[in-house]
Amino acid sequence: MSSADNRRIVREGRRNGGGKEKGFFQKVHSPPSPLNDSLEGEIQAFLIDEDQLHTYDDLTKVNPVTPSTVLKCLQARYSVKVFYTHAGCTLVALNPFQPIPDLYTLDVMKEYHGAPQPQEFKPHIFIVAEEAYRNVQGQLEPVNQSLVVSGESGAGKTWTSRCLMKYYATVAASSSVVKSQDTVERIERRVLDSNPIMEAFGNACTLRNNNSSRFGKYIQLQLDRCQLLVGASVQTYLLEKSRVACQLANERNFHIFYQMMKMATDEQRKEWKMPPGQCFVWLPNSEKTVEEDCFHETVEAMVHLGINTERQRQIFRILAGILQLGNVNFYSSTDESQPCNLDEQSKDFSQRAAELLCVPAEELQMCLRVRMLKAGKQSVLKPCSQAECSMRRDCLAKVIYAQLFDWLVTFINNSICADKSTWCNFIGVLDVYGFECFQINNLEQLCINYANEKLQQHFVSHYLRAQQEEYVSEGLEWSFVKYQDNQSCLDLLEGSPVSVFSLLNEESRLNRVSDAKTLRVRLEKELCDNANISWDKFSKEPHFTVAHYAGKVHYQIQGMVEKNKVFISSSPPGFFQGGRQRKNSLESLMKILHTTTPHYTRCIKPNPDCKPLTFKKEEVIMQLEACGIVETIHISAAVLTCPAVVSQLDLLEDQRKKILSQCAFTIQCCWLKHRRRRHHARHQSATLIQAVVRAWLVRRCVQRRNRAAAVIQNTWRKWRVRLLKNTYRILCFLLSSIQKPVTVRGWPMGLALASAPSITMSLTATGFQKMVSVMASLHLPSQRGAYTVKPNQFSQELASIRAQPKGSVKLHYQRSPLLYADRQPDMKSDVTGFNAILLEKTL
Ligand SMILES: Nc1ncnc2c1ncn2[C@@H]1O[C@H](COP(=O)(O)OP(=O)(O)OP(=O)(O)O)[C@@H](O)[C@H]1O
Repeated sequence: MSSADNRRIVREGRRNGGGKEKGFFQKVHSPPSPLNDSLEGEIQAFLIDEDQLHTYDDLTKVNPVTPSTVLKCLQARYSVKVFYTHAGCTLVALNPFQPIPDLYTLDVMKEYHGAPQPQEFKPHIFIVAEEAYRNVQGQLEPVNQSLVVSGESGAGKTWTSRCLMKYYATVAASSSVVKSQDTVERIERRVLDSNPIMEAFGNACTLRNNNSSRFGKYIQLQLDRCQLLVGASVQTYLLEKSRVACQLANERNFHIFYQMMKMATDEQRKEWKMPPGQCFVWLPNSEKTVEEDCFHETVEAMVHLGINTERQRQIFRILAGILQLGNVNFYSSTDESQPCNLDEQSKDFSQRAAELLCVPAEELQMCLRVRMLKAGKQSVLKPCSQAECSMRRDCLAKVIYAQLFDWLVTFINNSICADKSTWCNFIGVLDVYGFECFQINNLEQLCINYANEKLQQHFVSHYLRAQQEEYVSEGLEWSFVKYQDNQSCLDLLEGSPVSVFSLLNEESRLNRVSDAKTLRVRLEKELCDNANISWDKFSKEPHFTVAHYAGKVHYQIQGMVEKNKVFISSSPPGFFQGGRQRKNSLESLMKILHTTTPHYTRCIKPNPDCKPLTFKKEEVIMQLEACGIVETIHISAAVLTCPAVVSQLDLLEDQRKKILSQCAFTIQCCWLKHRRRRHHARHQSATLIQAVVRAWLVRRCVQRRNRAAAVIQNTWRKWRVRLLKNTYRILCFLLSSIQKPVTVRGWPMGLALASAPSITMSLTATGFQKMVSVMASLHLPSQRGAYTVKPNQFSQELASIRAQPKGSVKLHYQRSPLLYADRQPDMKSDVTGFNAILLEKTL
């Protein structure tokens, strides 16, 4: 593809809604964009080969890159039960909605973990896991890793996070090493045991997912010096506590309540003050049974984590107290100056609630029905209206539940967190719930979408922007791909001096019953300059509309201030809550993300009904557009195919010395850190490694650099010093091959290597084997139109040589017809001639 082609894609993007107002990421709920005329032919040509579409395991190989071609490939893969696909720096995970045998077994884990080049294997979540793990092993900055798993509800984030945790609990299991096996084994078990507890208390059955996480989490897996798992910690965000007191039709409360009800013994019911047959307003749809209603599993996990029987009793009593509270009703008093009344039943429920929550019954009733107004130093008691009483009851329940959840998280952390002195690096798994847009949206959606805006900003700045800037700094001719910067939307939500959240917080602090219309007027008055907010003049309900990166969302203002008050009042320090804390908590998450190497996995929900193996194109395209996957692919792909990059290899060569000296320092520091001897040899070799990697980087995407360096460095570290010389020679050879740019599509390095008639060098048998693996590791996974040499080809070709006596080994590369299949005729003499000189020089 030419640079004109690149630009064409940019233009297509713009025409389809690029630019600030209609960005790539903008449309979520609109059908796929109409195709550009000039590209339609190419698209058709690409799609005509239907049988081949499923073979695109990296979407950067798709040409042209458009929503429709990408979609078709994913669909084709899904139909042949292939669920993972690379998309440049992102892994796309399609939810199969059915268990896939043998996809996540221990053997598969071992296979990916043990492979010299896991990325050569079929795309899999284990590749992401392994890549992050090897980055830690390689100690390349930033050493700590973040695995960002995103997607809409039901897309498979929790599943993916669990897979990742299991992977690390297996491959980084500290129990595999000596020491007191019992203790260490417990760590992995405990880390995994945190899942059922968090899910019981934080997940619920929703219309979109029977086991929907109603909170976000960042799990930090702590690794020691030997990259073994020694502990973990969990940070949670945005628990949807409103669910405790209010569930949408056909949805349920948090699983734990149903688990309790279904499995309770008579004795427990007695303890929870629940006479047989008592129903609870806050437990709708309890006849619906889901897989997750597994009380024993939750209790078992609690035991493993050290929550003793007495603590468990206290927890369940609190939960029972919340349920009793939900049955309390209020009736307006005939005398307005008097608090609302409670009928006999409600009195009874509130009595039970008070006992279970260990508070005086009178006080509980008072605080629900009367509020205290402060006027200067004086305080006045004012009876609440019926609606206010109900609101206060709901708020109290939410606050209690949030505190309980928070307590559990702290307990879990105390149980699984390793002492700071025992771990030095971490791999974080971030599972946050995706962008939400319902018919009625309120504060919960605003917070979730705000968090998603922040994550999108991180993705944009970290990948889309950073990668392009790096291309430019490499001296590559690069026309910027337009992407939508969501800063103005973030300014609207959190900016200073005024923003949606600042106004909301101000309203919440006023000591009066909030009025939706007043807030609506203030928002309009103060924020009218920001193009991301708008109002439907004809709407009767007070609302505002925010143009998020993923689409427009209408937010209902009614009830928003009251909810925000709960956010504020239930904010223990450090928890993601109202006002400033909400911002700070997200900021701290962003800070972690910025200081780690990120890996992105985008989970896609192929149909809204969670049906196995059903692929609805409209659903998928909306999700692809919402996360800007096409732009990601485009940026990653363009650098592989843009001839401008290849032609600039000369330029790179001019810069080589400068690059070498820069790299030399870095890598030398790295070697010193590992307390190796023979700095000089290492320095030279390392310099060359860096140069090779650097050249590789230019042709491939920047993201591969870390992997390349890690692979080489690891291999290097394991080698005997004696082999350094040979490595050095090989790398000289590789480097030299890069020096001569070959201006055909594809890989000069691979080309030169493959076309070298023979090389003679001294190697031991093991040295030789290792050299093969390094050579193989320097190769790229095969790509469309590129010239690749697969590792197995190497080993096949070299198999005969292995038998030769130690000492002098002659490598003979056979010229497989396959390797020369797409070479231009005039290349042959060039390459051969070139290699002849090269060999002379090298050997
Ligand atoms: N790789 C997979 N293989 C088999 N089933 C899967 C896979 N990924 C997801 N599922 C199925 O899809 C369901 C929904 O997945 P999951 O709960 O992980 O979604 P989610 O994105 O975390 O949703 P939410 O945001 O609502 O928590 C799971 O319960 C599981 O049945």
